[in-house]
Amino acid sequence: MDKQLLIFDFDGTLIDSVPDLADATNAMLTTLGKETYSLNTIRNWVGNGSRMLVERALVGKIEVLEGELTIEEADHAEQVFFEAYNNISGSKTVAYPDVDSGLKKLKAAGYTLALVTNKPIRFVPKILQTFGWQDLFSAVLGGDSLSLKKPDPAPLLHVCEALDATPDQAVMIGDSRNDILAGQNAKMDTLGLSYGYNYGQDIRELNPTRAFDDFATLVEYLLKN
Ligand SMILES: O=C(O)COP(=O)(O)O
Ligand SMILES: [Mg+2]
Repeated sequence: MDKQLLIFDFDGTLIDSVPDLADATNAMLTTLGKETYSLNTIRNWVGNGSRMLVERALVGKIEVLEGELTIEEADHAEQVFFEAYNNISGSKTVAYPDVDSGLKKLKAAGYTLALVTNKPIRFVPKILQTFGWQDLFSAVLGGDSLSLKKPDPAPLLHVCEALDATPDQAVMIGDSRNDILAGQNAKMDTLGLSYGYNYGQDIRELNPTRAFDDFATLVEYLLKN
């Protein structure tokens, strides 16, 4: 592909982190004396960062209405979640097939790689280390690195500027509407992956520039075009 900068999403794109996120969510709910949920339910709550995941879990649904939770209640639950997720140590988090070799091939082909996730930045370095990816990405931003997160284009534009690329020279690659919308808002091409977490919706409905059903096909496309 005639681009120089590949901006990757993390959860649902490179790694399947939902088993650990679900365990941490349920540990938090148990600590707070609330009912727990299945992994399939929790999967549909991931995508807008941990604060949103925690709030959705507290009300037991994707839409959190104004006034349903107090800030104190949500702040406390978020702290309990952070502690639980930190303790879980990423033991159930795996890389999707062909991601490790694919990232290395793309880097070797001369692409600059960046990571923009909505996950709080404090959890990112350890996971990168687990997979030996700590030197792959030229820039890494978490959901709380800036005041705005995906679907806002701010983190994508920030990375472009930091790495001396125009949005036209960059492409956003992700599994969720937040990635595709952030890319479209930044006036970038977008590549969607269908296997991650997108609130149960087909990523193709967001009209990415192209969509792929597995990482190996995405890599092949990027190396050929
Ligand atoms: O933590 C989340 O909610 C999603 O993270 P992601 O942006 O890497 O998919
Ligand atoms: Mg994602």
